[in-house]
Amino acid sequence: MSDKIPVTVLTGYLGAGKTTLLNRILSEPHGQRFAVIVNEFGEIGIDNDLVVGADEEVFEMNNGCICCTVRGDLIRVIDGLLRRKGKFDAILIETTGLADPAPVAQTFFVDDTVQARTRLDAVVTVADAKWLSERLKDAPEAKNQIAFADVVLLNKTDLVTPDELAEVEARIRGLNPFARLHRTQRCAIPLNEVLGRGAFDLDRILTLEPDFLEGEDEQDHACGCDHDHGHGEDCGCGHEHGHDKSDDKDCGCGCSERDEAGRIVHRHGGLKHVHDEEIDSVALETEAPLDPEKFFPWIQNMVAVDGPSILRSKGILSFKDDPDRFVFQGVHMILDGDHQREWAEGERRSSRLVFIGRKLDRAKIEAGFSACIAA
Ligand SMILES: Nc1nc2c(ncn2[C@@H]2O[C@H](COP(=O)(O)OP(=O)(O)OP(=O)(O)O)[C@@H](O)[C@H]2O)c(=O)[nH]1
Repeated sequence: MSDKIPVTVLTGYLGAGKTTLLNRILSEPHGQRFAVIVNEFGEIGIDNDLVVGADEEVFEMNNGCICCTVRGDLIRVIDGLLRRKGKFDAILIETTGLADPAPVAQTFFVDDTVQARTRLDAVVTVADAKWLSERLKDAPEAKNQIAFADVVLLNKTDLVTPDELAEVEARIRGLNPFARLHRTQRCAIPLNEVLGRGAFDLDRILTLEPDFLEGEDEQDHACGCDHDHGHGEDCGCGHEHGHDKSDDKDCGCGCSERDEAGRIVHRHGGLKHVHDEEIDSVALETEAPLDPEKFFPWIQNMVAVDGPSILRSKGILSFKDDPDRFVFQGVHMILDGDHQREWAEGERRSSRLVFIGRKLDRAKIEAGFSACIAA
């Protein structure tokens, strides 16, 4: 048991502060070497570029939710890591904000190789004090992330009043009375509260998910194919892979049952979970430098008007006559941004921006972004 590699799963809804926590962990003088796996929603990876730490290797898994379609990829990435034993002491996995942690955790119990060599130390959920109560009303993932947590960081306490904080804390306690709960700003927390906890409690999870230890029935896919569906793989089974919902609301894992709200019910290895299939992403990229005088008014106006439906926006921007990369962050209508570092010699200078939300008007967003290109 003791020589198994500990794995910490960082989860939490879109924009709650997972990357902030990950960077805090990597920046502390902990003397440990981590392998970091980042899974993102949206077809271009941004988080990979926002993770600090020169010593860590970051494995990026884009466009597909780690809890279903790219779970096979997760096993492959971990398998690959295990073959290079000695290079790291622990694994950190940052899931997308839309992931259900149950199937991710299940990976560490039902895959033989992974189970023999790793141990799930804890599921750490970052909760956004400002937006969690809203999301608990309309996002099943947000609820599951809280219910499944061993440790909860109730983050962004600076954005709410003491009464609001007490209320959201009570909601969390109602969903999960067992997790250790910490109130944080910018995920400031001693590392020993999130790492090396040995907190994952299989018995508790089995009361929540009685079928947790059932393996994936690979023949269970509606299309009848018998393999994991990685993004972009054309297996010839005739349906969409990954969460590209351009012409199909099906996430591609083959599950087709729907709940009363019309959401697809996923059944993987005995686990049942739903995703909000209405959530989509729009990714933008250009090598032409942007004009900050155009970009900031455009984005501010857009989130002011469409903020409720834009759950998350983020990007790395190249402004005209600016030697620095600019990191832009948005959660609903709350925007944040800063210069990150100079563009390196020979580095491809491009602006990449992603919007995640409901009913996004792709054409309008693309046109607005194009109009921000500097003359
Ligand atoms: N006001 C405030 N902002 C915070 C706090 N913690 C994080 N943020 C900001 O919230 C935004 C989102 O933080 P991230 O750490 O990128 O969130 P995330 O959960 O990784 O986001 P996704 O991966 O897109 O789901 C960033 O602009 C952070 O700077 C906090 O305690 N207070």
